[in-house]
Amino acid sequence: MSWKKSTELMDTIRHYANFPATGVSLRQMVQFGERPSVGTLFRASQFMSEELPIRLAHRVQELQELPDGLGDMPSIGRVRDWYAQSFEEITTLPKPTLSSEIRERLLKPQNGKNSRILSEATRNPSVHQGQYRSQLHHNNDNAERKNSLKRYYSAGDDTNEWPPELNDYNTRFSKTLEKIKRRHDSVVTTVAQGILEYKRKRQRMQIDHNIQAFLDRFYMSRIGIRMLIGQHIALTDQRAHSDPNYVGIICTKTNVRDLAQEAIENARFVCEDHYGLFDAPKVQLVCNPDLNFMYVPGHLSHMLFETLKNSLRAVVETHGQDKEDFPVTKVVVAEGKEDITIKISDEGGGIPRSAIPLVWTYMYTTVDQTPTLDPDFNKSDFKAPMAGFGYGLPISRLYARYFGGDLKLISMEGYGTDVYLHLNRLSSSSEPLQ
Ligand SMILES: Nc1ncnc2c1ncn2[C@@H]1O[C@H](COP(=O)(O)OP(=O)(O)OP(=O)(O)O)[C@@H](O)[C@H]1O
Repeated sequence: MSWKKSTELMDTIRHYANFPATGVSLRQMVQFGERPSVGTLFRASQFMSEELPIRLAHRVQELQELPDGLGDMPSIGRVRDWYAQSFEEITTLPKPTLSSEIRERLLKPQNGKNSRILSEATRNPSVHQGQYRSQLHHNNDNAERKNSLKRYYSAGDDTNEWPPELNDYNTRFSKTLEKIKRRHDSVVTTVAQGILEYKRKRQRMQIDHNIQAFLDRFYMSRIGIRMLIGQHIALTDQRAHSDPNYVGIICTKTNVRDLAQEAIENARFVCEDHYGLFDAPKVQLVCNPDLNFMYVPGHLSHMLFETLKNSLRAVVETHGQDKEDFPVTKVVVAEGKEDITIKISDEGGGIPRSAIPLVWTYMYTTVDQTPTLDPDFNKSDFKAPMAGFGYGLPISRLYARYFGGDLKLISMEGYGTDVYLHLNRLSSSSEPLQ
């Protein structure tokens, strides 16, 4: 365990954990990322090389201070090591030596016609203040941090007359991020494994409120870190710029109907496969074909697929696998000024009212046997074939809230369930880290 050896590293981590994370909005990410120059990417790398260690440091500290011996579980230790190692890799990456002229140019946003003013990030409407913030004490040094965010975005120049050291550094930085992203691929499964170890050791049936709140914060933070990293890698990789509707991994014209249709097909396919059905229960989609908005298609696909899978499973299990004609699940997409709302209504028998709070807890599932968690299985994402880990709903709700949306569930026991997926289309709300 390398991080244990180095008290120096732990001191640096403790120092970084004193600073609060700086939340970024979807719109800010897009404003920044349109046609980035070498200089712009370099500024972004600088922002990231401060911001990511802060976010990683919070996680290391929190993983160290977990209640009730949870932090002693071997899988939790592994995850903590990954976070510490990634922290170290970013903070020790050598920076180029730059002339004072270049340093000044980098600091000063250009005031010419190309300069862009960054829109303000608004408060995330889906969370109350501090809900996902790390519980650690922050010192109050926020002003300088805010400025570094401004520098990140006040990139006005689109000239490419920068010294080659900048480009070299950008490439090295992006490569480091790629490695880190890969290292953290199996964090969700490994933490889940840690929770199982804890439940077994402590003979707990459910996790308590503190651990639930920790997992919410932890996974929310992970979504944010991976969003920033994914966006930065995609922007650095010039080959990724071929589709004009994409800025990094954000699609400015995400077509809701196409994505919903694809999620329906995937969920039905998985359902047929799992239950050995010739034809999965049908899903009817009502959606304006021209409805486009700015979003991360990967996030939306994930949320739709998870909720549809739940509905199809409930329908098959309530009506029996031998049934010829299942009731149709309806997906209705409504277009408001503030939100796009997607309602998924099934006739899968609903959920008893007493179990509703449980569906939002991690590891709650009505699948009898939780599949064994092999950390090497399906590293890139946490997708169980049909169901079984009890992560689908809570993680989907975090994705929705991350960009100012929400996920709600209303059930009529004995009939069916309605899931409302609200997607905020104003795109101005900050990541829920404040
Ligand atoms: N549409 C629905 N109808 C009835 N029950 C549902 C519905 N959606 C969710 N549930 C209940 O909530 C539980 C938790 O759902 P969740 O999606 O979080 O996990 P899961 O589907 O069991 O496992 P996975 O992690 O693979 O998604 C399910 O096991 C099921 O009992």
